[in-house]
Amino acid sequence: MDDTAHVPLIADDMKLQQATCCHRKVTRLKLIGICFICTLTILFITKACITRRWPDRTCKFPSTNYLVNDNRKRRLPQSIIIGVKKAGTGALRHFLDLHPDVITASKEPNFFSFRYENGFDWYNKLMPLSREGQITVEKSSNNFHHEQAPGRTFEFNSTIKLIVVVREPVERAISDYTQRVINNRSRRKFEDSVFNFRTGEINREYICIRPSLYHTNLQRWLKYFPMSQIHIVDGENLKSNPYEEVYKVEEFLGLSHQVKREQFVFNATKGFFCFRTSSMVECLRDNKGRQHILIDPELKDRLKRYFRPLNELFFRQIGQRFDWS
Ligand SMILES: Nc1ncnc2c1ncn2[C@@H]1O[C@H](COP(=O)(O)OS(=O)(=O)O)[C@@H](OP(=O)(O)O)[C@H]1O
Repeated sequence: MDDTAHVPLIADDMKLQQATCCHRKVTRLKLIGICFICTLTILFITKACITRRWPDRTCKFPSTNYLVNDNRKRRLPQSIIIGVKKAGTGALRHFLDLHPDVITASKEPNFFSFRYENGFDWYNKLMPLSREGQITVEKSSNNFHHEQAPGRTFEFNSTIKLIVVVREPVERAISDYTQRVINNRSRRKFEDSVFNFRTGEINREYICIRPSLYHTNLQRWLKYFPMSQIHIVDGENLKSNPYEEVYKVEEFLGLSHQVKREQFVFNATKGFFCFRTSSMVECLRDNKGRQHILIDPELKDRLKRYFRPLNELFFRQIGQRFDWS
């Protein structure tokens, strides 16, 4: 037999083997890739479930109702944290969520203030899925100082429970201003906006001042709602003793006391309390508790003097005092 006849055959064989080997390598790489993507997806879903941010906090631990179809539905709120912006409304919302009979909306609708035209269907879609008997709470911190919000809220539900978090009004205003500067929403300096340049008086309509006029703003709500339907939260105490303030809100909402003192964990690095869910300790994002922009101390003093009598009016109005000296 002629040996040379085998040469192309062997060469073909080797090519075939190389191709098969190459094909196997590609298949293996594809498999590794798919496994990698699957693992990442599983990790993402698990983390999202644990942090209860997706989907609609369907995985609320430790209750057994992590299945969507357990007769839960979106319900309009029975209680609203109506403000005050930058006084601790975000912290309170998260803390209330620790209660098994409370579920809070993760997005801030500001429906009765700025989004009323969107209609109730839109509003309802922002509400979380809740079990029967669970109280839906949403926070809309622009409602408090909005002209039409009280009347609209009353029309929606005249027995709704309203929660207002307050804090020393000048610090609140500076916190508001700091946030506006960081979000590029303030072109003018605080010092230039806080006074009416014609009269030299404090500019009560300045967006960073208006929410701090607690007495005037609350007066508008009191035209519709009795004080018994409005609960005032001490924002300073919420920072230093969150358990105490949450306890009072539980009472106001007619809930049993289920949030435990041990669920609040002080984080020395942040300088704030974080909170323990059944699976982990969560803290508020870094946009809370930022360093404030420095304001001229003389101007600050003048503002504090301006607010002193207004604070007194507010204390009389609510029948409660805070140490804002
Ligand atoms: N536990 C905890 N963690 C972080 N931050 C806390 C907490 N408790 C209260 N605060 C105070 O909340 C202030 C922000 O208020 P709001 O959540 O109402 O702000 S916002 O209107 O929703 O933007 C924020 O104000 P600034 O310190 O001025 O940023 C905080 O002081």
